[in-house]
Amino acid sequence: MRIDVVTIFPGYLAPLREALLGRAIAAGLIDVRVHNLRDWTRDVHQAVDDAPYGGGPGMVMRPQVWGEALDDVLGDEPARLIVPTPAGVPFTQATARRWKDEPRLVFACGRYEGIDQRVVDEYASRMPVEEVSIGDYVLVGGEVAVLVMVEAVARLLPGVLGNPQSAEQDSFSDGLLEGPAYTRPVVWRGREVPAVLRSGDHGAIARWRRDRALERTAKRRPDLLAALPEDALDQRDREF
Ligand SMILES: CN1CCC[C@H](Cn2ccc3ccc(-c4n[nH]c(N)c4C#N)cc32)C1
Repeated sequence: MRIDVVTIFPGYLAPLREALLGRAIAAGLIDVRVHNLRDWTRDVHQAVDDAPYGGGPGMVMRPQVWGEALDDVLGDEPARLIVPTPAGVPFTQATARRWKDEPRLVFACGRYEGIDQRVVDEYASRMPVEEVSIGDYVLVGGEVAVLVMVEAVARLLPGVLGNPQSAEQDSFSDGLLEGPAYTRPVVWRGREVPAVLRSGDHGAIARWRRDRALERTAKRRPDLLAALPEDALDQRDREF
């Protein structure tokens, strides 16, 4: 997969080159290119924003510079354009799973009050464009959202995670939150690891883990339980 990110703060994307993702990039599993939007400005001040039509607080990012940048970055290679925005469709694990099969993702990171809407409209007329949000809170720009989304997608790519089973057993992969995890020592500050996890009874362990996931999901995210398909829970599951 090729990933392009257009931003006025390229340094914000430096974490992509660290640790697991950095190793995947170095191994050629992912091709990540970060572009400075200001490289496409033509004025001495490298202006990328202007006052909003209709008034209101803040500034809006100008369409001209975004058009020249995206025309160049996109070239002729098919891609999906992703525009982070608090007004976007929620980004979920299902989104990450859908995007992992894309040959190329191009992320447009807005700042200020966002990007002139005509940029999205222009590119949506010729390619897949998605305006997405990573959560119901307001950030200062799109870069952090891109870090989140790129990590969520990249970890699903073959060879990126050391243990591919980890992605298959993700939180949300069965629609439930993950339950608690434990490791050595068996007792820590007087708190003991649940005996079932040390029993060697894999059936009992699987049941215990599902029960804890159901319990946690019912308590913290009842909306996820309600969204499960009818046949996803058996009678016993419904006791939580
Ligand atoms: C007060 N204004 C309101 C409009 C947005 C302004 C800041 N901003 C500019 C570009 C931009 C891109 C994404 C996000 C963002 N915020 N929260 C999320 N879940 C996001 C996502 N994905 C925020 C952004 C601040």
